[in-house]
Amino acid sequence: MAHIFYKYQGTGNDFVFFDNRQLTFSKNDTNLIARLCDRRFGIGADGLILLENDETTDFKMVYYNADGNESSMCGNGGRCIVAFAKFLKIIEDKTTFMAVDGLHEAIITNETVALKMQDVEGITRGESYSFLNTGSPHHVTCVNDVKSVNVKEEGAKIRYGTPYNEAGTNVNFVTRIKDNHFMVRTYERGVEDETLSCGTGVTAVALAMYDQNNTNASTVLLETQGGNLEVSFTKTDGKYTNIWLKGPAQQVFKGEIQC
Ligand SMILES: N[C@H](CCC[C@H](N)C(=O)O)C(=O)O
Repeated sequence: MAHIFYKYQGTGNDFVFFDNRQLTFSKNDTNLIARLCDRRFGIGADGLILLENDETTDFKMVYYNADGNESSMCGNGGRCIVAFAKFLKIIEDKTTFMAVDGLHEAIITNETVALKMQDVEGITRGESYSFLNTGSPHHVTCVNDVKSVNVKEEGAKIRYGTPYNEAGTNVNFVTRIKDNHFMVRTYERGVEDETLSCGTGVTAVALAMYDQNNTNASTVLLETQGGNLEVSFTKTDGKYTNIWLKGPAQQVFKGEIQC
């Protein structure tokens, strides 16, 4: 059976998209999803995202990492699915949709998408790191020069090491440029490599930097290999709310595959 696939990228984090409102995609076929994400034998992407109908919101997002396994929330993928939904004429410029971590609001203006993230409470502070969940788990550690880090090697050591082990975490390396501007590189669980940006990752970095008093700003620029993202938030009684992840999302390809 021929399926039409699309590719979107959000600051270099790239995804295969499929309009699964008719539920024709083999969702349990891990090997198929991994192959579609394979950069030699398939389309190639950091993940695959299904858009499905939802009873109470505009649509539902189902996210799979490049390893073919369904995973936790994808912030850049969440921004891209809003652009996809607008392309499919499901929405105009505002939306509310359901994802694995709950309800998300979003606003799209031209090719810029602002995505509201779930509230965050409870940042774990370690000796040289912070750990928090922004829809996906993130280990955040500051380094002098993020450009000189071997992200794949150093990231894998942390991702598979204690206390994360097989379940793992995403790993973010951060260098402060100025009060409201940080450079971030991320090792992504389930891709098991560096990605050019990570939406839940830069969100975690912005909150962790504020929590560690590395910034006084509540609107922060996160510079990644794939481009710039903006995270804004409100801290009230120890809880981070009104968290918005904002940046570009573009369709790069449409194609047909027999599968
Ligand atoms: N690899 C992540 C999910 C995707 C996160 C990332 N692509 C983003 O933009 O948030 C995990 O398994 O926890």
